[in-house]
Amino acid sequence: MVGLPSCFEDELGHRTQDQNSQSGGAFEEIPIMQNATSRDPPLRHALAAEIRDACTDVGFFYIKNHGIPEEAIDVAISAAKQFFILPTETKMKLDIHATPNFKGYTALLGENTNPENKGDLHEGFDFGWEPIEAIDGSQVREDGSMTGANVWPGNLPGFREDVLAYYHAVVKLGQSLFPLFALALNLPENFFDDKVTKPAAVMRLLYYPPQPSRPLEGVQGIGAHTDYECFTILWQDNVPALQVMNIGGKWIDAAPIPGTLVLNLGDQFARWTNDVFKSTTHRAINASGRERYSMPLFFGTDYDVKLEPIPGCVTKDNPSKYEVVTAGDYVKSRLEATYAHSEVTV
Ligand SMILES: O=C(O)CCC(=O)C(=O)O
Ligand SMILES: [Fe+2]
Repeated sequence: MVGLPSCFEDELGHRTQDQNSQSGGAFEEIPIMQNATSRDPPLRHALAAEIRDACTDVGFFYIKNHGIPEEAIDVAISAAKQFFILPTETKMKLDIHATPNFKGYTALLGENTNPENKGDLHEGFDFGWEPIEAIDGSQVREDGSMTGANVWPGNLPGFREDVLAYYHAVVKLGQSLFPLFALALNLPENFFDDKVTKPAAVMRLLYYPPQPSRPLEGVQGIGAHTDYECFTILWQDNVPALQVMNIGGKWIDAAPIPGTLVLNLGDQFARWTNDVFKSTTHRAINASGRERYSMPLFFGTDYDVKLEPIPGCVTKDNPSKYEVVTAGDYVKSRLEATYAHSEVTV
């Protein structure tokens, strides 16, 4: 598995130290941008092979040299901090339960990603694709069952532009990865081109307060779950909390590594590939005593695209596992379940 510390790989039990030794250092991370944009076929195939290993092993890896300017990250995260310190009643005017298709603010315990839990100990702010210049909200995109405009706080000048600048930079990075995922699956590079014509990309700002020293039962920063889309690109600050479940059912820390982003696969890719690509269970528990911030961006195919298994991924030994549904219906049903436990409050 590529991009995780070799000790992480050992614990995950998929590859030996020897197999990994060509990386030379304690950490192996995938230098995405320089190779993702390279037209040099050997370089792209080498990168796709690394991605394939990571995706078929644990479905998690770190991205380095990702090309997102540090400044864009700093600006977005300081906007997030300004938002989360607003009074609760101000934030609740943007309650995610009251908007079409899950845009806006999630209060503490307002979502529950693991149905066995009682609620997640984080606050969130969710938004989807929107051009920076469309300031009057007139360009609500037709996304079938997932259509729904973003909502923005009225009293934070620059917030929308600051978080959208980061969003668009990461969307560009995400779009450059689809051809590499196709190559990693031995498909033509353009396989996903007609399936990702309008980015079905939702981003979240997340704030995790320190969990109490005696945590409430069934309450974690974010409960054990898999993501719903093809893949997620996550920025996390330097507060450790994210954990990934290995094949033995053991939780392994995905420690913050400065300058990197974490990429994990989600259920849409598991469905496309009939589980050849792994959508791995993960969670976050902030036991650090400090506040934590993270920013995941979830990339799916266009919402009207059917999640049909790629033919080469269905074999006699690996028969088709999933019912075919559209990406939009799948994501919507998962979001409905996640937010169903809490009441509509406005
Ligand atoms: O904050 C994190 O590290 C993980 C967030 C996450 O898993 C999610 O929002 O799906
Ligand atoms: Fe997640």
